[in-house]
Amino acid sequence: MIIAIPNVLSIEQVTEARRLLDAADWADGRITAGHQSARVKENQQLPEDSPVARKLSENVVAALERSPLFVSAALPSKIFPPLFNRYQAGHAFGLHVDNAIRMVRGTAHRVRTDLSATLFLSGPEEYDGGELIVEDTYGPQSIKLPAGHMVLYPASSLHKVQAITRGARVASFFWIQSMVRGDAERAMLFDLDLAIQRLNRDVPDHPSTVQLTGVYHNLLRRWAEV
Ligand SMILES: O=C(O)CCC(=O)C(=O)O
Ligand SMILES: [Fe+2]
Repeated sequence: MIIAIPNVLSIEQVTEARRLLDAADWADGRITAGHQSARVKENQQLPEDSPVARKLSENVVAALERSPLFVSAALPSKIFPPLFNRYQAGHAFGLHVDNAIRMVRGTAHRVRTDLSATLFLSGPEEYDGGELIVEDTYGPQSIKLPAGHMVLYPASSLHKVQAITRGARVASFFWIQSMVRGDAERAMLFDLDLAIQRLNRDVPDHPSTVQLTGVYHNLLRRWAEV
């Protein structure tokens, strides 16, 4: 399941993040790449221990925790501290798959990457190219969202970022370990949650709501690892 989460950050939060990021010291993006992806990765990244990365990373996690759509779609158990990347003209990231397990730098914590996320911090008008292409069962999906919006996609998918031909694309990217490991089970829970919310809104106090809510929780109880 590929899902867009709009307005994770407000315009003001994006502007403040961009002010800090545009003045930051960027490094070669290969610092966090595995062997396979290092060969196709051409971008820049903020070092994970840079003060700007740490502060912005905390802001992104706080924003995610306030987003009901993110929580419902991802059912997060652990969030890898968000990283920041920048692609300028000529940069691209070829087809790759993300590592299944990531160590959180400076800790003994491991995150299993069930979901990958890109939070766009540049508006589509600021650059040409730079689409995130995710290979899905329905074929390749091309994703380019407004600044402050985020896409969640299964970390098991092959994906790439098209070459930038003008301007710069700045984003935050990270991974989520979900309480529900399987994409198919998570997608069904998300659908059921949305349907229950719609029923609640359109037909308040319908007796089926409590029954369906029971089914949601019983499936979650069956599938969740906590
Ligand atoms: O820049 C992006 O949108 C994706 C980055 C990515 O795929 C990665 O760092 O593994
Ligand atoms: Fe990736």
